[in-house]
Amino acid sequence: ASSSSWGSRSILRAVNTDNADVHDYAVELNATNFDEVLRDTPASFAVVEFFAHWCPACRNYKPHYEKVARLFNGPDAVHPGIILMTRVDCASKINTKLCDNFSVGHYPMLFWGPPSKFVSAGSEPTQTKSDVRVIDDGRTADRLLSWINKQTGSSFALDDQKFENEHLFSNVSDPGQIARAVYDVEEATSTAFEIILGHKMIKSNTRASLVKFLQLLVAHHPSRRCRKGSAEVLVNFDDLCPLDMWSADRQEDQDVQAALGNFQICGRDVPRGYWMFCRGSKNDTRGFSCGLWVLLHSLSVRIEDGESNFAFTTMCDFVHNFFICEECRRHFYDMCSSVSTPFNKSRDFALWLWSAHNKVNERLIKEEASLGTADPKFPKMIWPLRQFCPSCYLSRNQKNDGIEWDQDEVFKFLKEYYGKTLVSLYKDKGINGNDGTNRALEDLVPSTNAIVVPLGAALAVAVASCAFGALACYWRSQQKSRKYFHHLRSLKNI
Ligand SMILES: Cc1cc2nc3c(=O)[nH]c(=O)nc-3n(C[C@H](O)[C@H](O)[C@H](O)COP(=O)(O)OP(=O)(O)OC[C@H]3O[C@@H](n4cnc5c(N)ncnc54)[C@H](O)[C@@H]3O)c2cc1C
Repeated sequence: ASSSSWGSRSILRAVNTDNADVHDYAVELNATNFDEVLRDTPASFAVVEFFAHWCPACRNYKPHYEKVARLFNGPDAVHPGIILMTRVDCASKINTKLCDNFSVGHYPMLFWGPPSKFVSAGSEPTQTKSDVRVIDDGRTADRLLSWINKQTGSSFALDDQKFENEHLFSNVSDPGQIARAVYDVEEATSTAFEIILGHKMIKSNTRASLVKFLQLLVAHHPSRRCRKGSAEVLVNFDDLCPLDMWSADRQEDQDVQAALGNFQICGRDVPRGYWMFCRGSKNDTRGFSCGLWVLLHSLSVRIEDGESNFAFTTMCDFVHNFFICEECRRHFYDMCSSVSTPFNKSRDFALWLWSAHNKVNERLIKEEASLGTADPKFPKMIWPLRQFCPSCYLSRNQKNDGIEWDQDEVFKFLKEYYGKTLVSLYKDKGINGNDGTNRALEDLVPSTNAIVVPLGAALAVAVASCAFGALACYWRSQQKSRKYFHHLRSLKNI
């Protein structure tokens, strides 16, 4: 069910259709996508099964392996994002070297380790990779799962159902959990973009607002692949989103949709179809709106002072134009409209957003209690809890009309929480980094050679200017040199 040209997202979502009754939950990897899928997965551990399609024992083992994979893989996984279950067919020629490097001596043979430790195994033998271990007792689904339970200190069971054991993995009082949210920030970015396209929300009066939001993402999104994707969308914006894009001409409409649909703003692997930090304990609680909050907060702590009012108006307009929850966008816009003095400190803007979020929380605490719609595992609260940040609470305790905050401490906490801690899981995966802009630049160099920056988007970038960091300057200089190059070429042609 895989092809080397697919992204790992489509691979991760692939379901075997050979036999309508049997789902293939395990992800089929080959030498071409092996590193990519294992590098990009949010899972903490991976199991790789090396098998041969002609091997009868492997065929008989497959239902066992699938029973375990059902728990961990795919959008309907019972325990998503913890373990990625994969398989590699060693009888396929393309995989010979890969299987050799793992010294696969029998079929099926199972390996276990952190996904990143499998990466590059295609080019270097695994003996050097001490973190990758052979699973020596996984002959049945039960035995494989108890082996996994031993390694992870978990108590997964084959008959676990979705959300059943949620309490084991979500701990609202552990601030370190936010590290898992970096995947949700990607998911939310990608979902927002899909919603905007799906609902044909790019109109002549909303385009500018989207362009501004993309500028914010290019410069400050915590995920490098979203920064890169946003830059690509931005640079191709005028081609992708012509002013008359939702014209009556159906064919044209479909062409534009198709072109935009191919633009995955955070790369081919996102959205994955599930939430990690923002996963509710029931279907349809949390998810996108939680991811969007985290995205907004994570942007607010990354901007410079000079960008604070731009970020404020950009977020207000974005929510107003593109957040499809009517009540939410209206309330948020009211809060935006009540700001009378422009922000000139990023601290003030981050604190405004924090306080706006708390106002929403305060309203929802009452509303959800009266309607019984709260997610029981994730009650709304005035945030951060004292146990997260004792110093955020002034020692003089609470005033009658609410909590008295030490705003400097709150800002310090927000910076740490949505800044460093949020991206801490990414560190060894090379997706983030404080030098993210430069990394994104490196990635963009090849693509800029292939495209012509349309004037409108170039202007948008130029407007963002160097105040928006190296990336904007880079685009601007690219545009200049491209113009210069075209100018030279046209002179030559004359
Ligand atoms: C802009 C916006 C406006 C919304 N307005 C409404 C509305 O009017 N009515 C409505 O029913 N729903 C509204 N929602 C949805 C609602 O706020 C929640 O997102 C949703 O109910 C899911 O809640 P949650 O438990 O996942 O936590 P969320 O409120 O989504 O919070 C996500 C995470 O952010 C952190 N957090 C919580 N409070 C703060 C804070 N003050 N500062 C920083 N971080 C914090 C916590 O870690 C929390 O888990 C809005 C969402 C957005 C993005």
